[in-house]
Amino acid sequence: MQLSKILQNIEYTLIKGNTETEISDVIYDSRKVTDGTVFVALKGYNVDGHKFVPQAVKSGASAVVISDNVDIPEDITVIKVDDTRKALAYMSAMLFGEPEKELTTIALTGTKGKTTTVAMLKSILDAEGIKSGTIGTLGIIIGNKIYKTNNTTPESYEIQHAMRMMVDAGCKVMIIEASSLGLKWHRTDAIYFDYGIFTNFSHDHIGDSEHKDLEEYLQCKALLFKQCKKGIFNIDDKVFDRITENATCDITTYGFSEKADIVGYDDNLISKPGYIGVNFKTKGLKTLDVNVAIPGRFSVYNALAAMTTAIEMGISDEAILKGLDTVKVKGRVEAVKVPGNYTLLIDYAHNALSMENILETLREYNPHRLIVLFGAGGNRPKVRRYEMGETAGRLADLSVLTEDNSRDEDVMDIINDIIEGGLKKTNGKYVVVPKRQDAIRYCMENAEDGDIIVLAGKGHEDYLEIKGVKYHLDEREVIADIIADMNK
Ligand SMILES: CC(=O)N[C@H]1[C@@H](OP(=O)(O)OP(=O)(O)OC[C@H]2O[C@@H](n3ccc(=O)[nH]c3=O)[C@H](O)[C@@H]2O)O[C@H](CO)[C@@H](O)[C@@H]1O[C@H](C)C(=O)N[C@@H](C)C(=O)N[C@H](CCC(=O)O)C(=O)O
Ligand SMILES: Nc1ncnc2c1ncn2[C@@H]1O[C@H](COP(=O)(O)OP(=O)(O)OP(=O)(O)O)[C@@H](O)[C@H]1O
Repeated sequence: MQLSKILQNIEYTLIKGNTETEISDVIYDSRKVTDGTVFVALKGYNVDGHKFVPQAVKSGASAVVISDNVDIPEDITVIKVDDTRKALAYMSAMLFGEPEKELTTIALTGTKGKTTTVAMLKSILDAEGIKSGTIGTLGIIIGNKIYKTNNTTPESYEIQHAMRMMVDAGCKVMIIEASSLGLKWHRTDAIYFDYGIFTNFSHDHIGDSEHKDLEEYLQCKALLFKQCKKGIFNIDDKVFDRITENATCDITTYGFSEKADIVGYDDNLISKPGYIGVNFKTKGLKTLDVNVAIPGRFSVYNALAAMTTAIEMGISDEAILKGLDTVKVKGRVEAVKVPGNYTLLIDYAHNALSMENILETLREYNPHRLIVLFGAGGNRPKVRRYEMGETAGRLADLSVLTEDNSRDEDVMDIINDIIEGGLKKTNGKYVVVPKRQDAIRYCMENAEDGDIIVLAGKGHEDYLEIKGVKYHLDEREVIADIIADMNK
């Protein structure tokens, strides 16, 4: 594509060369530059990409985009812009043929619930027969393919590339988790979203490489609502007034407040073998009785966010109900079908805080026994395993101690640390079954009616890392094998 076309939607100064040059790709890492590409110099946390302009030129870049003056003696095209991150977003959009124009685009922001709400929306769209692609903490997901990313909200180039792949795969909708840092660093620029969703706001992401304070964190989240046509907001959140104060989008609200456009009420926990979730009713713009297959009262909020968006999109009630009733997020309180009268869940909780969250959430369901299977990673601070032991001992009826990614450590040493440094501080019962497959079998063979069993730590991962080798281990497959054995 011609450089002039790639630069079409940005303001720039041509320092030298000409923009009628043919460009093969847009690159923002000098190590990936090849002949005929344009290199965009980004200022990072560690280094300033402008430093790598000479290397990019040496590797064959025929043009560079900069925001600071750089001495470039070679005969190449040099473009100057105010902000190279913004420029990268608009250039990538052109390079990939403005895929936004061929998709309905939805972005979610908020401290908690983004990944879950994305899964709910996708499940609703699936039920309506509308193919969608997603971008977020779980990676870029298009059909059955998952492409891993470094960030929840990847760099603009990756986003635009993913959107083109979605269009090529027949997707009609793109849903993205827009982290505050993604918004701040212009990763989602060049997209004017059809829908922007606000879930909630709490203290998080403050630090040297993140936000300087809570106010900046809030203002970055608010950026989304100057960048979308319709905003869907949680009216119950304490920052609702602030997050909407400079919004330029239409506003639709959800929540338990009577003032919401879609009001949730009468919420109840549902627990039956193999299904654990919430039920609630809605009134206002839509009257429905909804079951959601994800536990925790906060699931009502996530479901309200997803369904309000779906309603705005004109999705049928049937698809909304079916999508929420069947939603699963791989590895996050994911219920796996088992023959007995108990509930088996796979969850990614691999530190004390997430273990506490999930065990407290599940305790509200009054299980016969709450059982947690877990281990702890090797070559990691020991305090983590002590804390996990203590949390499980305090909150579960039984801990089944086993291996996790033990890395270079001996599994039994890690388990002993969990017991001596944590579990023994509580009255919690425990058993030790070092091999993870055997531990899962132990849980299933000893399950009693009404138990809730959580396999914690692996979540969506499908391997165990031991002494530098990643061994394949997908807990869903292990469970299927155990069921097959039990049926013999
Ligand atoms: C702190 C931070 O946000 N860093 C992000 C940033 O990397 P960086 O600033 O460290 O980059 P750098 O190493 O200084 O390099 C600057 C530039 O020079 C280039 N370079 C570098 C070396 C070289 O030889 N040649 C070269 O051209 C680099 O490609 C880059 O363009 O730009 C990278 C590419 O976009 C990101 O992957 C990276 O995210 C890191 C992994 C990260 O941890 N980010 C966190 C803070 C983050 O963004 N989190 C949010 C929120 C998550 C949540 O909600 O939970 C997220 O969206 O993920
Ligand atoms: N609406 C909500 N309110 C409060 N807590 C929530 C809500 N939704 C989910 N959670 C809790 O937060 C955890 C993370 O949820 P989820 O992955 O959906 O959030 P996220 O915004 O994508 O966060 P992260 O970027 O940290 O993954 C869940 O396991 C649950 O314990």
